[in-house]
Amino acid sequence: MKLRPNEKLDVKNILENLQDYRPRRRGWHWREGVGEKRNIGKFTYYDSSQSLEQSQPLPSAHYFDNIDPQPDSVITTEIASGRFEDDIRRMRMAAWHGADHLMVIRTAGQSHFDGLIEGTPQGIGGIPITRKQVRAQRKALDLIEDEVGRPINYHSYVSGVAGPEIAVMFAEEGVNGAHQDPQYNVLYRNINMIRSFVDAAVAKKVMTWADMAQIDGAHNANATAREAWKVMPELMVQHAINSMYSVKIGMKKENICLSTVPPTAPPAPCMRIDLPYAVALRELFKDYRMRAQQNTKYMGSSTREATVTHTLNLLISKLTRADIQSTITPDEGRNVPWHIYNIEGTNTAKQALIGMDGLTEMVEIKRDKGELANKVRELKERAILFMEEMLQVGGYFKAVEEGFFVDSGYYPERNGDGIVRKIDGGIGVGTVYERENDYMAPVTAHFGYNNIQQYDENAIDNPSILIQGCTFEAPEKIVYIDELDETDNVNVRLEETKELRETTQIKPEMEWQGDGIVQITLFIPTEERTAEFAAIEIGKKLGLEDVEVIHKEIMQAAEGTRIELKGRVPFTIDTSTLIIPPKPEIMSEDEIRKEINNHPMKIVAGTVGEDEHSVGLREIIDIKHGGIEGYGIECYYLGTSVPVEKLVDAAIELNADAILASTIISHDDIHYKSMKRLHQLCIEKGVRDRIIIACGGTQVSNELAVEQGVDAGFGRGTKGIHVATFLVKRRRELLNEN
Ligand SMILES: Cc1ncc(COP(=O)(O)O)c(/C=N\CC[C@H](N)C(=O)O)c1O
Repeated sequence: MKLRPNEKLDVKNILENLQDYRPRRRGWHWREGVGEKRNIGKFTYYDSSQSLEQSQPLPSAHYFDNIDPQPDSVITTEIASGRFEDDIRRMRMAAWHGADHLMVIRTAGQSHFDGLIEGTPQGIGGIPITRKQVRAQRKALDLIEDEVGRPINYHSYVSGVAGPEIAVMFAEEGVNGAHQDPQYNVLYRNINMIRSFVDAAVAKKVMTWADMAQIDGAHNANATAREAWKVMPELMVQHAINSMYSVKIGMKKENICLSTVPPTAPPAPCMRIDLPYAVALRELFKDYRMRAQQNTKYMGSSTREATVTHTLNLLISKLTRADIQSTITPDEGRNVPWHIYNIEGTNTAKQALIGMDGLTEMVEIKRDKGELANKVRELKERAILFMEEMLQVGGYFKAVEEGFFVDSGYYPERNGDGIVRKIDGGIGVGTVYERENDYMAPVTAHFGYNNIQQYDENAIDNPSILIQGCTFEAPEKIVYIDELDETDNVNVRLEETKELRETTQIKPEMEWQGDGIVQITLFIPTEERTAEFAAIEIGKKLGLEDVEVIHKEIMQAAEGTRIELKGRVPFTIDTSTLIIPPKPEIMSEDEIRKEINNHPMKIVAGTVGEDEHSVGLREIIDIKHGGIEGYGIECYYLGTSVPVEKLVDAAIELNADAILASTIISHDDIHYKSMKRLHQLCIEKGVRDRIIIACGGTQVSNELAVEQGVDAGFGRGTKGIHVATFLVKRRRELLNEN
């Protein structure tokens, strides 16, 4: 099965024969071609990776021959709406925009499950990670990676009470990366520390066999600490503990990714605080990978603010190092992330990193002197002191019992409010047993004591030969369970929304097929509280259901408030009843040149009214932008702020075939008023039937322009060839009419 760019991905198809699906590979994929300079379009890139075969370039790429250069870092987006079947479509969108690491948050509480979930129940705040769901998404990603032309890493979480079981299932199913950090369990999920570390050893051994990339959980302290910049010293200690524990278990350093978040955000002077930490961390852990995680701690409901902070985070990555650039949707501060915002987060990373390509060829950080040097040294010292004190009190478990971690003090300062966990407490306490002398498990990549020799001396390094291969070598031994709940599963959900896949009915959606959610932005000219309730009233009058304000921003306490609303539309649209004007076809350049050569054409052009914008119209005219001069059309450009009367008089005087009017300014619909005036003036002067009027501007729509009486309107993205084609065709029509 192959995806076609103009055809939707068929989720039902993905769900067929899942019991027979096998992963095409195991292990993590780093981007290809990193470190090679490459020419893309008119530019040379220093820090890019191999381009995609098919992709969705940035909106402004059309100014640059539609190139879509890819940064050297892997780019992550987290997708977990609760319905994995809808997330598959979002994964395809994200891959086209440049994400090659798709991370799936687990449903609430899954890390406390002491076993695997099966089937495809709907999740809350994440996806129930089950074998069937993992298979479906990995199978879909096989198709999507073939379509964009780059391997895609699929990722979720192993930490939790069932860590080893999840790790085994991930290894069997070809999952490429996972979070695994026993400290996460202890500090944030209150899972017993002995259980956590023993499980982590087993899970890490399996992940190592599967060549999975591991992300640690240090970043969580950022999110949990009251003042994130205060935990920097202990974060380095947490990274050290998980990294060294992983190395001891056999994980290779290039698969150990430190999950690091720039701890602050504006209005704090964040770059001056975050950069030393990023430098210190990368120096201490130079042999390991850096997974730069966007800072979500201070993310509110302003997607703009989140995006600017994200961009500052990306500058930190650029000035130091990020093997994985992990993005979060900028709306995480207000919604369970939506399709459009996963794509925004992905594009912010791609756009900023590519825009900063080669920056370090010209900009260096002052590493060896001044404030940066002092701060880097200080942070390293504080981290080492933390580690030393930890050893003094008796090691990690003792330090946790004494509340060393996530204390709001800036170590060695202590406020005594750290997270305290007891070695004889927490979930799973007392569930770790010493293995008996004759303990034997005939399985691959099993950590710890395993008395295989009691059965076969030759099987010690390969225990599973005792049973002709375990599920790692003999996947047919996997017990595949399709569904356990006859109502809470993907088939029931797909049945409910099939009208939107099998008919021409369509609904807007933000996270799930058919959710009908739309978002509108309003400015209400009054104070915040009144504005909020007025906006809700407006939403209701517009016929929206479940109207909710998702963002408020004071423009000025009395003058007004920006409101962003979400609501549900209760109807569908039948696309078969839509009247969609055909896209204007364009003639070939030779065809146009030949026509103008045989029938010369003259036009007058100008930016009308009080409008000084000239770039757009010049691009349409000038030969160097592919303008209409290039086809032999004789152009008389009258400049900017040209009175409509002057334009018409010039057209008459020069016996022009056409008037091209640029109408960029759209305040009070002045652009359409100018068009109407042009049309009427030509009628008054008795020349309307022989002069073509074409108007253009970034806010112009052809339909509305024609309503004013002119012959055509050209909006954003118009090129000379579009206008030349129109002029030639319209003149032919006029000649036939007269
Ligand atoms: C080491 C570790 N294990 C498991 C989990 C998640 O485990 P639950 O299923 O208990 O939520 C996390 C969570 N944080 C990562 C989310 C963040 N959005 C990220 O991108 O890193 C974790 O750090």
